[in-house]
Amino acid sequence: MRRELWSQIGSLMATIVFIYTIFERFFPPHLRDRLQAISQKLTNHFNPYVQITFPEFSGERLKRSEAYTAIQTYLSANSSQRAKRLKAEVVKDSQTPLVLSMDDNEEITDEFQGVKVWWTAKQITTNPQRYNPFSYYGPSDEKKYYKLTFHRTHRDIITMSYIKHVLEEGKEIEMRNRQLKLYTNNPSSGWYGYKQSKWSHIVFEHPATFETLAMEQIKKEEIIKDLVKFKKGKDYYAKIGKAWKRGYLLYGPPGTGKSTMIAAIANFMNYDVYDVELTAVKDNTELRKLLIETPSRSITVIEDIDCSLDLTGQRKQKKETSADDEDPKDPMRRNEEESGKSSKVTLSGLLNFIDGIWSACGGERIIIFTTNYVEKLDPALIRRGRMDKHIEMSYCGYEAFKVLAENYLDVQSHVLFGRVGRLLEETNVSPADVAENLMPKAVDDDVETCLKRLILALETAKEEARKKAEEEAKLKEEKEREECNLMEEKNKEKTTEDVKENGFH
Ligand SMILES: Nc1ncnc2c1ncn2[C@@H]1O[C@H](COP(=O)(O)OP(=O)(O)OP(=O)(O)O)[C@@H](O)[C@H]1O
Ligand SMILES: [Mg+2]
Repeated sequence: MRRELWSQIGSLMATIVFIYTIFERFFPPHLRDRLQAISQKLTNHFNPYVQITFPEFSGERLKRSEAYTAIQTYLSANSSQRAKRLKAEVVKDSQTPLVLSMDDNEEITDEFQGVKVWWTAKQITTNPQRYNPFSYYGPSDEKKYYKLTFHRTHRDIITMSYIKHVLEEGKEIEMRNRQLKLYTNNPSSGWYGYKQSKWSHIVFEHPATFETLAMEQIKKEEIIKDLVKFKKGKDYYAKIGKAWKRGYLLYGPPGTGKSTMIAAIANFMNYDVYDVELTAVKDNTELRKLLIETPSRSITVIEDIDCSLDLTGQRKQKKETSADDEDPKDPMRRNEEESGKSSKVTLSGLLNFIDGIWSACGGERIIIFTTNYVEKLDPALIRRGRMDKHIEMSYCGYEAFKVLAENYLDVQSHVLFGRVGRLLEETNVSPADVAENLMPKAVDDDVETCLKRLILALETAKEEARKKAEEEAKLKEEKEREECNLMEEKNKEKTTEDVKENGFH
């Protein structure tokens, strides 16, 4: 009530000032200034309320003020149930097509640490008669702003904590509501010129979540905990003097869910994904330039790092020249030869990408490498600190199968589960293969049909694995026998030569 009274007194003062401006020319200048100062002092002395305005566009800049947007989001989320007059707007890149916010001249209250504040959405039309088609503020030079009112005794708490809280909360809600994007790097030939950029993107709509991810519960929870700790770790990282970033190495055979895990992490963290195609990056400088353009709260991904490039770097090249015995089956070497190796990104370039400028630009970043051959990677690339957490994605176990059965068939238990569990213990099958067999293939495929199909597939895989092991054992045996025969023949030849040389048996 008191605040309303004050607002009426404010209006009265404004009227007096208005009348005064009409008659001011009748006052001598020195009297005019004094009158103005006295009226201002009187208002300040009696009105205990402070007001702060947040304009939609500040200064000459044509960009919408970030603070205004954050306040709008904060107020929409916190007040749309309380405000009586609401405004519906279509917001670009948002998950919800219509966003409700308080209408112009509507007022709502908010409370922070027991302190009450008032927010009003205001709109003023500076030049209603003249329509200006070139105005950036819309027709008739409309200017919008939010007005925050509070009692002057709470000045410190409002200016030091509350406004910060509103802006942070507003940005957080914006992040949560926006659509995620999946970026990929453009070849450097298209980086410059009109409307060109280093990254192209599409809306990221992968439905994978940690709930649908098939892996042991305990492992899943550990990863979730790690991510949550990272997200809340701003102060901790600052305290220990470490850049706010975390590297994850996902390794395991094909089809075990490495790419699916990346999607689940992106959805969980609400981060955009920057998928780096290393073969399209010419050299280390280009790699650095790409990194500089990735924002904080993003995941930078390099998939199949063992196949992408010659990441053995100079170290291995030196080894090659020193006639080090290289494995011809080394996937890194094979892929490099196959791809014609157009990129000159080196191991040291990649290490810099992760540790050098990487650390310096912004915070809250995740980098993920995936590989099928962890043992082939240079230890420097995956040492802790660079790749902080190594996550093994393994063949499908019983727990993972149960997640898939629930995802694909909506069942939590079945008489055939026991048999599936035993077969999974005896054979190595990827979750991708299990998922494929669980998926109904016809409209009338029921749970039993799908489980039986999986059992058949597991038995076939087990039988194939047994035959393969037998064949391998046979080959090994034959090889050993051949070696044995060879040794015997050599020994015989040696004895015959000895007899010839020494002339006795
Ligand atoms: N752990 C898992 N949980 C849920 N679905 C999975 C899992 N692993 C595999 N899948 C299913 O199998 C498909 C292939 O998995 P994904 O692409 O994640 O494997 P990957 O490990 O990245 O394989 P690659 O090494 O060949 O890239 C996915 O689309 C998903 O449907
Ligand atoms: Mg993959």
